Amino acid sequence: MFHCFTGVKELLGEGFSICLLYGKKCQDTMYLCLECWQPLMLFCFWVGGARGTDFLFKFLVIGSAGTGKSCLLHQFIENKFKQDSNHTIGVEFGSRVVNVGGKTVKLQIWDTAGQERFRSVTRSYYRGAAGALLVYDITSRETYNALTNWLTDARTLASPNIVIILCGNKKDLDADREVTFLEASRFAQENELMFLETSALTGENVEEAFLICARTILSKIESGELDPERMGSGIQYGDASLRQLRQPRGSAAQARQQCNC
Ligand SMILES: Nc1nc2c(ncn2[C@@H]2O[C@H](COP(=O)(O)OP(=O)(O)OP(=O)(O)O)[C@@H](O)[C@H]2O)c(=O)[nH]1
Repeated sequence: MFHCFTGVKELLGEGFSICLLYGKKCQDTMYLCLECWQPLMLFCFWVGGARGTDFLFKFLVIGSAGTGKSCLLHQFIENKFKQDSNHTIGVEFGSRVVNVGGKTVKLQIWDTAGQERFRSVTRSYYRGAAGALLVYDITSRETYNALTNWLTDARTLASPNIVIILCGNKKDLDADREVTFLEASRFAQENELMFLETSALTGENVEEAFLICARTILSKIESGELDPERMGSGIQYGDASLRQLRQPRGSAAQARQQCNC
């Protein structure tokens, strides 16, 4: 579902979506098509360009309600704490271009509602995600106990190869801690997850969580473990890397030799 039609992208520029039923531009901040009022991913295609970047990665932020997912995204995008954060209705969206391993990567991040009543809507956004932040609240054992369910959803609905970083959020509330660092790191190890404790309030480890996840995806692309060309990989080549990749190795040099100019 997650496509970017080059022709359309050129026409509309960055950050638009198109309703496949009505062929109209959608209001991307509402994540609903203004014509048919369907969630974006069901009938509309996001046409967020990856112009000037090497890659575009689709990321999810998942976990129980109140763990701080929206605040983590806000801290990462805006570099400040989101005061008076309300429960997310359905999904929210943010993007940021980062530099990892010498590549320019656009992270397209979907912040999903943690409340049970939105599960069926949020699940439709999992498909084709390359990376995810799986968030629990270190002061709430309940949110930690729910991790297995979130993880199963991510691996079955997004991709078994999805790169996940476990984030124990609200690190600043250490006095109220209900989950130790050690037990969470064991859980992470057993489930092949990376792990960090974060604070959306102070900003500690927030940038790191997103960047580590992106860097791991990039390494897997470079090692051949992840194939960006595979349908639903959650990865798109940006125009900067497309130009290099479409030329087989050495062909640029060959072309220069053959050319008399
Ligand atoms: N002390 C502290 N509070 C936080 C932190 N992150 C979020 N909060 C608070 O936790 C509450 C929930 O934060 P949200 O970001 O809305 O939680 P959410 O996971 O997006 O919740 P849903 O949208 O319902 O899934 C808010 O009152 C935030 O102010 C943090 O790192 N430290």
